[in-house]
Amino acid sequence: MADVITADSNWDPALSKLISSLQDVEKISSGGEDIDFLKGLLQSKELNALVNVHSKVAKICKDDRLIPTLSTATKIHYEVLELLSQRCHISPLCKEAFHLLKSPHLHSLLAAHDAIAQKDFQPLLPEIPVEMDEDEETIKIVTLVKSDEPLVSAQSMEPIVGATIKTDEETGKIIIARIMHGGAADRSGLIHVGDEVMEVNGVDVEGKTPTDVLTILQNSEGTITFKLVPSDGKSGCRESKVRVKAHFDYSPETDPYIPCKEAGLAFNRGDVLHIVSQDDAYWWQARKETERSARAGLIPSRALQERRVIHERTQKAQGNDSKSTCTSICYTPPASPMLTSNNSNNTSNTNSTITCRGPKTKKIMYDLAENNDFDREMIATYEEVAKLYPRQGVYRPIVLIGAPGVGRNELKRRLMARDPEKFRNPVPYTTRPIRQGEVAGREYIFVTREKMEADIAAGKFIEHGEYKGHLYGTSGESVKAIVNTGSVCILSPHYQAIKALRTPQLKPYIVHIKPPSFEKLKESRTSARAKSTFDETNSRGFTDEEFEEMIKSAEKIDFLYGHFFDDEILNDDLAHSFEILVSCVQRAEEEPLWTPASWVQ
Ligand SMILES: Nc1ncnc2c1ncn2[C@@H]1O[C@H](COP(=O)(O)OP(=O)(O)OP(=O)(O)O)[C@@H](O)[C@H]1O
Repeated sequence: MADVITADSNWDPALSKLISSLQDVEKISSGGEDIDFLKGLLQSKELNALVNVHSKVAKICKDDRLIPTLSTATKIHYEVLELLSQRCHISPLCKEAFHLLKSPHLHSLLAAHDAIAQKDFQPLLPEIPVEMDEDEETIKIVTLVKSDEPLVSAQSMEPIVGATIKTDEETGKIIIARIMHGGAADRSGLIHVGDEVMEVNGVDVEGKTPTDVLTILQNSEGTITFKLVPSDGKSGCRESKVRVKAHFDYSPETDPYIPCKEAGLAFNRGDVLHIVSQDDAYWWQARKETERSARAGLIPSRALQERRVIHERTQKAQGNDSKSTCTSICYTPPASPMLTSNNSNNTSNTNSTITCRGPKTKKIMYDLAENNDFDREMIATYEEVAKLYPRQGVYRPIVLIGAPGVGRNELKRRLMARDPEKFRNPVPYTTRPIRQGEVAGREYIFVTREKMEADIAAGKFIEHGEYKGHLYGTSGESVKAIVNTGSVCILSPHYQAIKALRTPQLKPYIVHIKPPSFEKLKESRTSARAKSTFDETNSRGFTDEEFEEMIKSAEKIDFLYGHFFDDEILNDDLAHSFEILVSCVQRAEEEPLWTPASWVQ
């Protein structure tokens, strides 16, 4: 048989050699079951095919030409695009190169290149079926290299091998409780949740506690060998592709509930997290999107975070203001919607009338009902996100949100003045009669009260209000109409309009215009002789109380809606704020950005 094999040029030479040696062994020993088994295995076509594949891969890997020179092609792509965008008007070649490089196909190709270069792939191979004697207990011997990460506390072996252990309540045995994605245990692929630990570095752990095991681990050097009994239903835990945007700050250091602080992942509101495992109902495993090669850490699941916030609010409502553990909420909403949500007659929040003062176009009293859906959103946890790629000629509406008087309309006016063809404001609707000199569809779209009321009831308006007996409002259709003509729709609605605007149809890019400190606010507005929008006649400057009100409003907006903002601009120096706004608009036009997953088809 060996001769037949070696004559076959496809047969791996190393395998042929092994078979020959086996035949030599057979000559001097009496053979037996083991030798027959080995012979069968080494002569199987499947093993030969596998060894061939391995040799080819190993050979290719040695080829220097195939090693990626960089793994950040997408970043460089953006930098080149940015450089080219500033030169498009100078050279037609630059313009052509810019449009070629802007193609989403090229971007996807480079993103795929980077993923491969960063080895961001985990092939999921099906379990190899193993025929096993049911009565026979299989034991795994797994050797891991001990990590050099310093131990922060003596509570867990997680930093040493990337896994946590616990005592099984029923059997009293030490079992693997959790495997951290990207840690040594995970990378080995040989240790699974539920595996029973029999020995660590040759020491029998029966009857020992997790702390005893930890001591053994701490005292060992170099490598650590586990003797394990595999769990029955090995968790073939698949890495999920889910990305979420965190809507709150989290620090495992200050979280008393986390099972292992060292295994936790700290993050800030707005961070995009890759959820790699949701196997545990309370503790998910995640990695920051910006730190793709780091090991995963524990974060509270959505359910756990919601419970925690409800618990904290209940404590507060009962006057037992326990120290906040991990959220950094500084603004206290008037009432907890979660605690009052069963009370459907609770009208205290509804029909709040926001009076807008100032010049003609602003004389609208928005009569927005605080939406129940938003009440649910008040417990801000995670929002599933996906990257939205820019489409040539289809621009996302730019929405400027901010405290009354902060400067949203001023920035909007400047943008429209800079390129009136490109930036357009939707024409509002009204039920008031048309005046002399006005053209229907230019100043306003004039409709009957019945029609407008029906459309408001049907949710067609982003915002609406009543002033001197007439209805005014902006419809979602008008925004879409501008987007469809290839212009950039620019809006500066009341902040409560965010809910109506943030839809998969409109896909707005929301910028929070924030006031600077009181001193800077007063100084900049006074030196520019800014006119107060709190004054009906718009004929005086802002008062100190109005500046204070502006700052308070901004804090409230940030607390309620901060997680929905794509950008924020501190409106101190007007010229500088305008420059930042222009770069925000450019970003929304050109970069793939994280948006709610439902916006990406
Ligand atoms: N950074 C700034 N420095 C100086 N003055 C400013 C600045 N930003 C805005 N202003 C001035 O402040 C006044 C109010 O601005 P604007 O009308 O844009 O406010 P607004 O946010 O639209 O307010 P409202 O929502 O009440 O209509 C205007 O006179 C504007 O020119």
